[in-house]
Amino acid sequence: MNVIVIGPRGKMGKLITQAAAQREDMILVGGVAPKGRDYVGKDLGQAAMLGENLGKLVYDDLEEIIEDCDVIIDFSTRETSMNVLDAARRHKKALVCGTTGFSEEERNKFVQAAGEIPILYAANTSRMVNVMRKLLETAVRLLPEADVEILEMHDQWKIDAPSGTSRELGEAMAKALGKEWEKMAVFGREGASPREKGTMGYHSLRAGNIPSSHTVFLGGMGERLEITHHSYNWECFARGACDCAAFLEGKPAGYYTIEDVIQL
Ligand SMILES: NC(=O)C1=CN([C@@H]2O[C@H](COP(=O)(O)OP(=O)(O)OC[C@H]3O[C@@H](n4cnc5c(N)ncnc54)[C@H](O)[C@@H]3O)[C@@H](O)[C@H]2O)C=CC1
Ligand SMILES: O=C(O)C1=N[C@H](C(=O)O)C[C@H](O)C1
Repeated sequence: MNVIVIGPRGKMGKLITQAAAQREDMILVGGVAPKGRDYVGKDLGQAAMLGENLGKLVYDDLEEIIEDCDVIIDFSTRETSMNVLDAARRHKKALVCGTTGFSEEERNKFVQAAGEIPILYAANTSRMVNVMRKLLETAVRLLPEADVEILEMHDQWKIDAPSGTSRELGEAMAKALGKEWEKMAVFGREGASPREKGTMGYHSLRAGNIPSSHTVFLGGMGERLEITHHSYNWECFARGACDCAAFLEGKPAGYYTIEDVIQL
């Protein structure tokens, strides 16, 4: 597959470029960076700090290379991702988006565009996190009375909270309980006492360079169950992003998720 990486100097963009360059089923056709970056026009391998040339360039306008690709992999920012989505739709290109922090309206735009192009959206592309989601669905079904609290930790630079993963995990648990996530979710509990039964508390911690940690606490009387995932770096997400892109090869228009890729 011919692949374009958006934001090849980003934490995820660098690792996605590296992972794609190592795969035999992928050919990188270029990267796309914001205007004004000193690595625009330079080799993609140097921009992604791989220490080698890949023989492909970094552009500052997706329009310049979009026709050369089969799939775009985009882990960037809300604003950029909405523009990438528009371009993918206009040029009928497959899109993997892992950006988080979208509004409801923005999320709906992905669903609408999926009527015309193959789109895979995943707030977390790690296989283990997806196993965690399955474990949580089972756990809440077996423990419907447990108090659910979600704690997520990320690096000091993350711009959205709570994490996209914690939202997806919460949505999956609510669905398993036959409830509406919107009616359960409570963001922070400061000043709220006592705890309202049937709610799902969200807590975000930002410190240092923590890549990603999610713990779901299921509180009972005299005991609690904790299910946790820690990533030590962002490589697991980059590998998963490439697997998502490979999954889209030859797929018809539609809205796909990581559950279609990692069938558990
Ligand atoms: N789905 C998943 O498994 C994961 C999702 N993420 C999400 O991916 C997103 C990016 O995360 P990081 O890589 O940590 O952020 P980052 O800040 O390191 O990288 C963002 C990249 O987007 C680029 N960018 C911004 N505007 C652009 C434009 N107009 N054109 C081209 N590129 C542009 C920046 O130059 C930068 O390289 C976040 O929303 C994060 O939550 C992060 C890790 C895993
Ligand atoms: O910004 C990150 O780093 C991550 N973002 C995603 C999220 O918001 O859930 C996935 C992972 O936690 C890393």
